[in-house]
Amino acid sequence: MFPKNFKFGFSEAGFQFEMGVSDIDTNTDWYKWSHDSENIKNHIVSGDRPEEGVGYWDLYPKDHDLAEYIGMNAARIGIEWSRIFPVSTERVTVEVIEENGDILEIKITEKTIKELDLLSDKNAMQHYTNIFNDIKKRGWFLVINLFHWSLPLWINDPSNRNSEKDNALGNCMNRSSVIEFVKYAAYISYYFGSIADRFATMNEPNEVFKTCSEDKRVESYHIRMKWFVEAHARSYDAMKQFTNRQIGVIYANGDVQSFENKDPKLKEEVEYEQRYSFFDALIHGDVHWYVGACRKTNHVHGKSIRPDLSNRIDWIGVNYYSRNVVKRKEDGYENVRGLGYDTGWVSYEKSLDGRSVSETGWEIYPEGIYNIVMSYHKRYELPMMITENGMADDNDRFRPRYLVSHLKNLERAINDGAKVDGYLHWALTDNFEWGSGFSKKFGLIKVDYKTKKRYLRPSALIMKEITKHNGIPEELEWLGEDKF
Ligand SMILES: C[C@H]1O[C@@H](Oc2ccc([N+](=O)[O-])cc2)[C@H](O)[C@@H](O)[C@H]1O
Repeated sequence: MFPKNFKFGFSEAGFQFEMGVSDIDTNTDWYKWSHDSENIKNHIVSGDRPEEGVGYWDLYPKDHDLAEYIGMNAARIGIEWSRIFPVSTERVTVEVIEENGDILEIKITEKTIKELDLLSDKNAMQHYTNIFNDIKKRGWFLVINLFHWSLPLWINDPSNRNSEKDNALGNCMNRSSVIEFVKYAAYISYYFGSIADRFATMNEPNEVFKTCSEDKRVESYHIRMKWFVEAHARSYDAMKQFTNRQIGVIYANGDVQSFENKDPKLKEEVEYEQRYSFFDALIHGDVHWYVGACRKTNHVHGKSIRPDLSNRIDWIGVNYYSRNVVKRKEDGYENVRGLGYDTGWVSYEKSLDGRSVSETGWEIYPEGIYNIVMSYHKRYELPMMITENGMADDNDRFRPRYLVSHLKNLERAINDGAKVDGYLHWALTDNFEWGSGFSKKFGLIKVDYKTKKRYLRPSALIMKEITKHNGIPEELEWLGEDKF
């Protein structure tokens, strides 16, 4: 059984779900990126058109009805920055306090909000209000997320990018986008500060700064990470002026393991790089990673050197899909091909370890959700929510077992002390899976993209049983017992 008041729900991102019926938003880098003929020719994107998507913008009442039928009572909704501010906010001036290239403070006042008001799209604000009201009228828990990869074109125009060097996500932060992001975050918290139950400033910044480094050197990784750390910390401060809700970050996680568990030191190093470096900065002000990166210091690991960053996380959103198995190479480390996230995108073939693999080529590894949640708990003891977990599986061949086995492992972590108060599945319906377009089907609910009709997959009914029992009913336990 899960604790009383445990929340079951779904996660959603604006760009992946909203378009499909009306109100096409052509104003993002991802819209342009996904239509770019060179990208399509070079198979960087699928050629599928997000404007032919599932149409949550119009069909949200229907989707909420279906989620309610499944027994869900929580939702994480991503707001599209480009819809709120289709034009640049740069003309709204704010005071920025800086030292040695670090942004220590961005002053947002009521006057700033008034000036932003003149630039925001009131129809979009009203439309998001309608979506949130529909969620709240059902008595659900609402998590609002501000950044899920897509950016307004006035912040990032992909035509200015060198796609040979940088062919995945184009949305890196820099000094000026940090400042604009903080204005947007403050504005959202001003208007939605009491309707939301919890805020996240960003989804998986680590997937962004991982892919957008100009080179793969650790210095470059850290310099990119610094902008996201500052974007969050400065937004946190600005938002707290207008809301008393918890503010956190949603992070991408792999359960890090060294190949055949032979190199525990490497596991520790990679966990630090991939997970703790970001959170240590925002929880303890520990920017140990600056050494050799942005500047040289004689910093001692564990000692706060940036108090302006510490205590800026109230909760952690955990996205979990698979593991990362690593081994050393001459200059650093690499993923072991055939395991975890790196099986080579072979749908339904077995991983090197004999485990099943999803349609995105991600090995199914349910123990990982336990390991990740416990690792966060032991290091930070903060509240957590599972903000993404699920698999691409059009025929629902493995999803019922995936659901039960991951939830069993989550239940075990909660029994061992982890403070996780909700599970938000990715995804309620099929959607636009970035470069892969519509080909990867993550939905508990299948969508016919032509008619926009929704069809329950069997795993939606498994989920209904689980929510009804607030845990895995005895009759379904067997689904979690197999090794995948
Ligand atoms: C399916 C969802 O995936 C999320 O993104 C990722 C990307 C990469 C990894 N990984 O560790 O390799 C995990 C999750 C994303 O947040 C969401 O939008 C979906 O696309």
